[in-house]
Amino acid sequence: MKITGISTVVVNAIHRNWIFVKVQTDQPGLHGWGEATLEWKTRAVTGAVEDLAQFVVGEDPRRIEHLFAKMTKFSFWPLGAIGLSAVSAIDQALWDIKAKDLGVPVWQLLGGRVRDHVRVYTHLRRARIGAQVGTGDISAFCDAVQETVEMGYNAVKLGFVPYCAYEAPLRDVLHVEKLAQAVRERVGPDVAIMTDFHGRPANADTAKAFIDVIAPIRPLFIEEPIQPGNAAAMAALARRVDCPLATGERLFTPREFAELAELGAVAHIQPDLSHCGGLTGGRRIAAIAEAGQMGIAPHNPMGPVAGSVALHFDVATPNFVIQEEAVGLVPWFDEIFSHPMRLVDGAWEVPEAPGYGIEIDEKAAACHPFEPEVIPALEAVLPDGTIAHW
Ligand SMILES: O=C(O)[C@@H](O)[C@H](O)[C@H](O)CO
Ligand SMILES: [Mg+2]
Repeated sequence: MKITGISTVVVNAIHRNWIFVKVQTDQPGLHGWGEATLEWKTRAVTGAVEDLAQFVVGEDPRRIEHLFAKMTKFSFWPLGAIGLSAVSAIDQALWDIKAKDLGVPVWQLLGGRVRDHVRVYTHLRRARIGAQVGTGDISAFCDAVQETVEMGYNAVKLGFVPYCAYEAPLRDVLHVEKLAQAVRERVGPDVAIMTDFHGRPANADTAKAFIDVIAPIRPLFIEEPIQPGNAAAMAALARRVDCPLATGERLFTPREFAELAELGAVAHIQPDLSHCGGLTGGRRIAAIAEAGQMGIAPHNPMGPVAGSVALHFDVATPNFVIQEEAVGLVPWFDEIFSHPMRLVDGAWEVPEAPGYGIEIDEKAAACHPFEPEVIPALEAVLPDGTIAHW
């Protein structure tokens, strides 16, 4: 069996461009899908996929480890977010091909099923985000949370914390405290609440001021309380707060996750299988996490193929905790994407079709071509004009 070509399909999904990667083979009807969605970097990623094609076209797609090594080691330069997203999508497609060829779901190749369903969490709709940054109306915010839960979820991730840097303004801290308490009162104890700081606080002291007022509502985790990449700083913060922390959507290599594990820096890691080397990279990271007593709550770049890949990973990964979900998002979701993802009681069912069991309708996808994305970071400016992390 040989790989005959690699192509990308870019679909503008309103807030982001999905980057799907198709790996074709010389076997009739046998191809694989992966996803490399990396917001605001779309053209760089599709170019990186093109650059990688030379390493894999003509090769046997079933030699996944071998091709992963070619794509990563022949690079010489560290691949970073753009290069590894391209590698990830190709890797994902190789697993799809191999599993389809064998007539089994991908999770069978990963060691088989270790659970009966996959718990997911979702977000509030984009339109509500204004209310999430610490200034909005608390009861409207709680209404939005309740509506989301009533859509069939028992876990939601919310934004509580406004743009900040080296100071947590007391007014904002008190608002966040009220907001968090109101949300918990509204949803009760059975709904898991997570909150994403997006690395807005520039240091542990600023982060701690917000964490301390959220911790009493017992979130499942607080995500990226400070910028990723400084495991020692994260570990120091973890020792000063009474709350599980998480990070990982912007980390890529086993080494970065090993540092978190060695230092006991977070309770859960959140690798994104579309950025951390696909399933081949993700499996290495899962093993490291297990050795460090860390759970895995995979990030999703808000793409449909990425969600399917994550589902298969979650079915077969023992230290999995919860999955970030992205189904729906655009009204024409089901026109371009056929998939086996069924949400029952806030969890995905285990898919049984060969491969990921998904297909992209390329004709329908072509109706939504690339468009430059609106960058929400442009709003991340402190009152005095200082640019902040968003
Ligand atoms: O955890 C999340 O889903 C977020 O951090 C997103 O990755 C970020 O807003 C970019 O869209
Ligand atoms: Mg995040």
